[in-house]
Amino acid sequence: MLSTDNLSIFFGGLKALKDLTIEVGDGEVIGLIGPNGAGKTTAFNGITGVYKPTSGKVTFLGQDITGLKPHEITRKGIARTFQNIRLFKELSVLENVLISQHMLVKSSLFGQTVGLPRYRGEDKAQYDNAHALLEELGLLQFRDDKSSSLPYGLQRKLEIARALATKPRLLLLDEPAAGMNPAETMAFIGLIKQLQQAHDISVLMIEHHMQLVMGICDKLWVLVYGEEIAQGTPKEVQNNPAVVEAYLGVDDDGDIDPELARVGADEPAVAEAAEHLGVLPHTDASASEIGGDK
Ligand SMILES: Nc1ncnc2c1ncn2[C@@H]1O[C@H](COP(=O)(O)OP(=O)(O)OP(=O)(O)O)[C@@H](O)[C@H]1O
Repeated sequence: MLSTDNLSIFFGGLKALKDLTIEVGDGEVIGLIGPNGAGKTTAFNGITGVYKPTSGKVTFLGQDITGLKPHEITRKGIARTFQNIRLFKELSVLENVLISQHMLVKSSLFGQTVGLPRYRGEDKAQYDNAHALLEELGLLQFRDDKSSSLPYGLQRKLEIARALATKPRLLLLDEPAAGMNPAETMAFIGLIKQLQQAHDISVLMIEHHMQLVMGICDKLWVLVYGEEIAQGTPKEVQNNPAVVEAYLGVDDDGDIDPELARVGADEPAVAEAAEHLGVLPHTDASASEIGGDK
């Protein structure tokens, strides 16, 4: 469905993303992981047209979409959420979803202005669809509330509802579970799986919650300093020494703690990195015990 071919994005001398080659298949949930500053959001920005790639190619449903503008890419069927929630804060929950859908309306401006039957029909369909999405995400009871009044976790769900409102084939989620506790994270895994099946979409997600990516992703790509260091199933990645090494000194939010990073590959640090990945290093039994199985 989506592939990037040696996608690179440089900011002056900073090589934020180097030769990223990934693939997202039909119906797959793929994770992009790595410490902060690894280039994950830059990859999303390259795929969705926010940044023009320095080199490389992005192909979606067989079409070269490299360098297209963000709204053109949305129309092709790629929707995304942002790390820093971007809702219309002053508008209601329902209005936020309606605005996203609006770009799909095919009526002319003239038709909308004078209320021709075709537009009125689309209007009703949009309203019904927005309702259905809010219901699916457990937000219907908040439909008339100002979006900024929702708790953080619900604002994240509203962002997903907005993305789904554009009827995507591929959904890009940038740290969707940020700030969630383990119980919320588990519930969120169920929600993503449900949405993936109900909407027949593929998902590419950036996430620091290892419990989440290990529990839901078919495949992971691991980036460090803009470069891929590993790829494979969650189990393969968990047991990859280069990945465990890369996670030395990385805390639960993906930040590098210089104190931890400084100690290098001694035993406590390896254990800590392994715990972060949800696995005890180099013991085959541990991966499945601690959530390595999907
Ligand atoms: N617009 C920009 N201009 C200059 N440098 C940038 C820009 N956007 C990102 N960078 C730099 O590119 C590198 C990769 O950043 P990016 O945000 O993609 O990392 P990330 O893996 O998404 O990290 P995080 O988990 O913190 O979001 C960082 O060094 C960042 O400072």
